[in-house]
Amino acid sequence: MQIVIQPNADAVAEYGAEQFQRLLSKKADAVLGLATGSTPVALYQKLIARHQAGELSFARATSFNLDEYLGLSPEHPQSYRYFMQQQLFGLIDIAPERTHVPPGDAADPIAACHDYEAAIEAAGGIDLQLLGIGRNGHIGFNEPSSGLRSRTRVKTLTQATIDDNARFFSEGEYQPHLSITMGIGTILDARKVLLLATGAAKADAVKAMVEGPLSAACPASALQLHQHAVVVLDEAAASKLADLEFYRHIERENQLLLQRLGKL
Ligand SMILES: N[C@@H]1[C@@H](O)[C@H](O)[C@@H](COP(=O)(O)O)O[C@@H]1O
Repeated sequence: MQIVIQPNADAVAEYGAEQFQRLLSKKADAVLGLATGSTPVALYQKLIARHQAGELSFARATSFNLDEYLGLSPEHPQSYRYFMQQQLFGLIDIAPERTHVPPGDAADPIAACHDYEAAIEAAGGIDLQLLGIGRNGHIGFNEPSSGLRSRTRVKTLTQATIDDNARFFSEGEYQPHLSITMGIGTILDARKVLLLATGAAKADAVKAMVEGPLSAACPASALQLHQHAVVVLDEAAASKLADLEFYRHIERENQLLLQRLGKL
């Protein structure tokens, strides 16, 4: 796990945007794994700005989103498909038919999960998977107790996640308790994983992910098994890490090595 600590949330987004730009400049037809929630919004804004400045094109890229609420149609304003449309897809040059979000309105959600896995495989697998983290350590909608090798499936949301996400729904509005989410095994299959966390509310989850045991109690701890997992934190999200200075030291050494090899 590579731990990158940035001074603030804007620098976290900038670091993340740079990872996407580097990938797309090397591989224009890359397969991007995308995420929702409030954390990736700043990164998406930076990608949109780079696209508008003519520096970045998604014309040949394909995308797969992590998850979707079960029971919401793609047009529903609280659906993750709608969110992606508003926050990114509608503002860049990605081909709509190559953007994938699990279908929240599938007549047969179980079959839809199998189809989603098959579509990822048919696209050649995910090159770079973006992740946020829930306060209870969830990634996608893989709540605590999720199987560490799980695949895309229907998951029941915990009350904590429902409460955390209630801010996006208006009072009295139907809020789904079920989701379709890529599994932890699906996420671990991505060639590179980029998890962003900002703010003090994420500090406990970040500590459990980085320094806690590998455990289904903290689904994000599964990233300890990944060969190319990069965790980008602002100071607040990193504040409870015991070995903070060691992670900073490693990152400085990494930068020096890359500089020496001319790879920066
Ligand atoms: N399914 C999403 C996750 O993918 C996201 O990481 C999490 C944290 O969201 P936020 O970035 O808003 O804190 O919320 C939701 O539950």
